[in-house]
Amino acid sequence: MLATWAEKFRPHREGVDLPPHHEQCLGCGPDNPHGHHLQVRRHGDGVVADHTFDNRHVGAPGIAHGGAVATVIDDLYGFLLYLVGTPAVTRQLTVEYRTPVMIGVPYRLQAQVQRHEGRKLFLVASIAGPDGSVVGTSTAVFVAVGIDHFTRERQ
Ligand SMILES: CCCCCCCCCCCCCC(=O)SCCNC(=O)CCNC(=O)[C@H](O)C(C)(C)COP(=O)(O)OP(=O)(O)OC[C@H]1O[C@@H](n2cnc3c(N)ncnc32)[C@H](O)[C@@H]1OP(=O)(O)O
Repeated sequence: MLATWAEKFRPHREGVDLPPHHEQCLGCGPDNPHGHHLQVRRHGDGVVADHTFDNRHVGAPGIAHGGAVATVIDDLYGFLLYLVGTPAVTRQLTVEYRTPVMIGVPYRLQAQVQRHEGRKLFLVASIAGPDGSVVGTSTAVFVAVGIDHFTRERQ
């Protein structure tokens, strides 16, 4: 798995689907039956995904659960790491829900790196509806880690 993960950091072409973090990833893993199956491509210096929430992710009737929206945005940020070239993990995630994200409506999500500061990556994202109106925005701080972060034993 570690070898596979390292291969994901090769240069990626514009517009081509980026590889999932791993097969069971809640955000993008194709084999996770509860997952969002997010498909993400590079777009310039950032990443973009077209995504439709379904009834597995409902909060209030007809509206996507805010936690589901945050999950997808967090996972989208995880694809920027392929472009940056380092593994990193979420230290802080904020989401501003401007208007409800509806079930069954196709949204476009975009994310990019705002700046680096030592091990810290300051990231921004937005989610827009079919008419282009922004329904949510997000910021995050990811902290670069060694690959041992994922293999170390913890209690
Ligand atoms: C096998 C391989 C598989 C791989 C699969 C990968 C899948 C990935 C998929 C992605 C899926 C989606 C993603 C996910 O789901 S990632 C999963 C969710 N996230 C986590 O589990 C992370 C848990 N946290 C940690 O492990 C540690 O806290 C980390 C490692 C992050 C840092 O602990 P560490 O002890 O190392 O460092 P530090 O505490 O000294 O802090 C470091 C620096 O950061 C600064 N700082 C802290 N907070 C803030 C803040 N709010 N604003 C601004 N700055 C802040 C702090 O001042 C310091 O700065 P400086 O003093 O150095 O200048």
